[in-house]
Amino acid sequence: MADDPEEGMLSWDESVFRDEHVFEIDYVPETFKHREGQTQSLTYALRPAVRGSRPLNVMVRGPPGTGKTTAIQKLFDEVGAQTSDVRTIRVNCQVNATRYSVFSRLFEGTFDYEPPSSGISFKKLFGQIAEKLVEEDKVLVVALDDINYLFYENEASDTLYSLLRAHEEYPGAKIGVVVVSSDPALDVIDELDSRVQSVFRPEDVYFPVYDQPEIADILDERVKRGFNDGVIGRDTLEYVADLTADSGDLRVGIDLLRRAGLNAEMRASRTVERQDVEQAFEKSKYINLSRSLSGLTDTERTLLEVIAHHDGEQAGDVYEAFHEETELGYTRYSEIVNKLDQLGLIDADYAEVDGRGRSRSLSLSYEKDAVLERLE
Ligand SMILES: Nc1ncnc2c1ncn2[C@@H]1O[C@H](COP(=O)(O)OP(=O)(O)OP(=O)(O)O)[C@@H](O)[C@H]1O
Repeated sequence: MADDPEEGMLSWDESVFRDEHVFEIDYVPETFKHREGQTQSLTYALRPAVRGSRPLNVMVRGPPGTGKTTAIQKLFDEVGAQTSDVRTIRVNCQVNATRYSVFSRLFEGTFDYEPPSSGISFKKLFGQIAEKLVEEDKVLVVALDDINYLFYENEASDTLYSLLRAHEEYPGAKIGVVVVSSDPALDVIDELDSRVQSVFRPEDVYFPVYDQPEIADILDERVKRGFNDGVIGRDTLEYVADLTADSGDLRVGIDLLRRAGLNAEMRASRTVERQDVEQAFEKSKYINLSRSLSGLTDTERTLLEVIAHHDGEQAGDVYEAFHEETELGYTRYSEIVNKLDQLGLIDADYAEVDGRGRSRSLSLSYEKDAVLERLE
């Protein structure tokens, strides 16, 4: 069959993938390498909860895509397997960015149904969660994942304050908090009100970026589970790891593998080659941008679009264009500028302006077309 031109070609009902699901964002990996120290620290902090006492609070920090969420998911699964006396709830603060919304999520995690949509007061919401906890004599462990989003909305101190002082209002309520921040520029403790600082002394667990060999090792495992044998060679995998190591975000590597696989299939090839990876990288490198954009409100998206069309201009001039579209005032505008800056979507740098003193100029952190394309 050596001279069969069809040999090596993928037919329409074949796939390079053994299990495409392992490249999806909600996939929890079976093995979790290179995070032994962090996993141990987290386990140690939660151990008292398994014995029925209040656990140690923890602050988890590290750049995006370094395994923080996965570590917590795995830990919560393990706690769940050991005892039913601990209730673990992970709140995604990118989605639940206010105290009320965080507690709605806690209500849902407690009762298995959503709180009434007609709206009940925060006090009632909180009361029902805490009373149920005391009644069942359970320990509650709350993970506030991506807590940086609560800071951007100025809701972090109130939320933590309520959780940390719950036992004063509801004697017997045992709550531990794991806060997770993926914003390296945010000093969590420093940014909290002093009333919270005085009761929040968490254990610190840091997740550094993975280096190239670690990335290659972790991705190799995904490749084995996700692709059929021999689909991707070692050199190509090393290349994926090189590209991933530039940002250090493992999500880029996982997305690259999936897209490169799809590119290979598009060529009807049985193997993933360097060209498939190169082509995939044009999209995968923006995965963090897409994630940040998905959490923005309509108004925030509008401002980003306005900035894209006025890239590099002074804040005052950008405001005029923004105001024309939304009729919103300067205070709200400034708040959104700060949030976009904190999210790393724009750079808002102070610069001397002739005769006008210091003013901020606003510019996009990503290429204009990449941003506009994803805002559509
Ligand atoms: N050690 C590891 N082994 C296997 N997969 C991993 C490992 N670390 C991270 N991942 C994978 O990388 C992706 C990103 O991980 P995760 O969501 O845990 O990162 P994160 O630090 O919480 O990111 P962010 O701060 O952006 O929320 C996930 O798909 C996860 O399965």
